[in-house]
Amino acid sequence: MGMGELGTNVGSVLASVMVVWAIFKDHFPYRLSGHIEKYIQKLVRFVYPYIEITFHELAGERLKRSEAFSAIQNYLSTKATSKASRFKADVVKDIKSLVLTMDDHEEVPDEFNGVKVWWVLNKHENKSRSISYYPVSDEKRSFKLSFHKRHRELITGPYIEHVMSEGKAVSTENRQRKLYSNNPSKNWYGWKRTKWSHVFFEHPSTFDTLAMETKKKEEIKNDLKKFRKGKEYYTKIGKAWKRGYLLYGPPGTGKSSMIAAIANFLDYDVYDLELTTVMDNTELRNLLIETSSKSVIVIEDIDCSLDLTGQRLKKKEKDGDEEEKDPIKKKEKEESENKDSKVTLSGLLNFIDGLWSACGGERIIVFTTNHVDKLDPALIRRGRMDKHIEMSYCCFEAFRVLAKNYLDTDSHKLYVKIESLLGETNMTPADVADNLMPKSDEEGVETCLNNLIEALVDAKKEEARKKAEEEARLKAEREEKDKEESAEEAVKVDENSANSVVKENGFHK
Ligand SMILES: Nc1ncnc2c1ncn2[C@@H]1O[C@H](COP(=O)(O)OP(=O)(O)OP(=O)(O)O)[C@@H](O)[C@H]1O
Ligand SMILES: [Mg+2]
Repeated sequence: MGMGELGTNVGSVLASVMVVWAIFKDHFPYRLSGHIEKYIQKLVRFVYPYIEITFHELAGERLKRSEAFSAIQNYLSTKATSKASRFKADVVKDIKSLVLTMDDHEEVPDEFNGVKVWWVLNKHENKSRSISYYPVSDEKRSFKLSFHKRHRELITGPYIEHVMSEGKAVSTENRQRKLYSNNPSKNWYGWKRTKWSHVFFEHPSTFDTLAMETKKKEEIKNDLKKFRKGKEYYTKIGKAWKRGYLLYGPPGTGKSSMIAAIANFLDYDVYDLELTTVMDNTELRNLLIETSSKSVIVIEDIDCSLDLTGQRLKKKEKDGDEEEKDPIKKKEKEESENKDSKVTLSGLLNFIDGLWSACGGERIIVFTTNHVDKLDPALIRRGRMDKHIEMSYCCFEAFRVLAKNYLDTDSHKLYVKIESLLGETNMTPADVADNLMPKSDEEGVETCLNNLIEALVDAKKEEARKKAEEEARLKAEREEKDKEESAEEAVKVDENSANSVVKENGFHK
């Protein structure tokens, strides 16, 4: 007999006893009835010595899915397979693995240090339909855990801890990683509320496919490994468990590829935060609070997405006057201003410093930019962005990685020439990769390498031409300036001599 049946039988007997007692209670003298009540309660505890704990699926003010519920569900999915008889199947990770979860009201027994416990998944209709901004299903689900009261301490302490940690481990194993982005969505009642939407994250970039110096790659990988294992360390030093990376370099040098490689290496989710669509600091905070731990939070092109320089303010001041007079233009202007993001640098800095992100931890924050020199020093000082990584033009070592990926070759007689050309020319890994790619099925390794050499030679010529052009322009500017200066000089000389004539004249008068 399972706990469920036992519970139901004993429960109905006890319910009858209580009903009978309630009817006859008033016929007993007060003191006697007090005694009898005490004995009945003792009897209840004796006949039904079980404790029940309920874990609801939705918890908290916002009725967010409770982490405990998910962990229990995952934990039981491993137990249910062997012990329960009715399952529900969920397919995760491209049908390769099947996760079985217990069916509603199915009872799953479990054992811990020789102590038996019973789990049941209960479902109730949600009768009180409250109005909420958050989607609430009409069903409330909860797990009920029953065990003998003798084992209260063992079960409420070590056993629950065991269930939570096992459950979380299962979920990371089975989890299909996600790429979240904050798309502004207008819902039916016209309120704009950005929230995260996600697709499955399946970017193929890894540290193996990433073209950069091996030494630099290893350094980053070691840094990430240290971070992943750093829970105790971060607790010890009293800092939120997070790490900031600043990736900078020209377009096409692999900043986005590096982010994907980091996420793949750590097996984390990615949150791609588009700051320009975030209305204000409050919304930023809400978005960030909703990110889960074990994630990479990415803000690309930070210099473009945040008004760090005050440029926008100046622009508004400049074209303000004429628009003020025209009511239609004024309204349009107000509307566009409302659309502007009001996220401030200090709002972002607060977040980075962990005021709002202290919940949970284990987050990597990555900023990317093409112009590191344009960033506010407050944003990139050490401690905020722990590691600055420069992604630069393709070096020979990086080329070798690309050649291995694209052409499956480790060496070739043309490598020597390519090495010297790469030393003299700046070409991004994106361009090198593009030139290496066979244009048709007939193109073999040698043709592809020759294509690259041709492109490098062209790039070198182009660079030389631009350099000559720039030099000529500077020379012309210098000459122009010299001319102006000597003209000014001539005017001054004229004026001086004129003055002295006046003085002389005056003196003579
Ligand atoms: N270091 C690299 N290693 C491997 N592939 C690279 C590298 N850099 C660029 N690529 C290739 O070039 C393409 C563009 O690179 P990516 O998007 O990572 O550049 P980015 O630095 O993020 O550029 P942007 O500044 O324009 O966002 C990638 O799809 C990738 O195939
Ligand atoms: Mg990019």
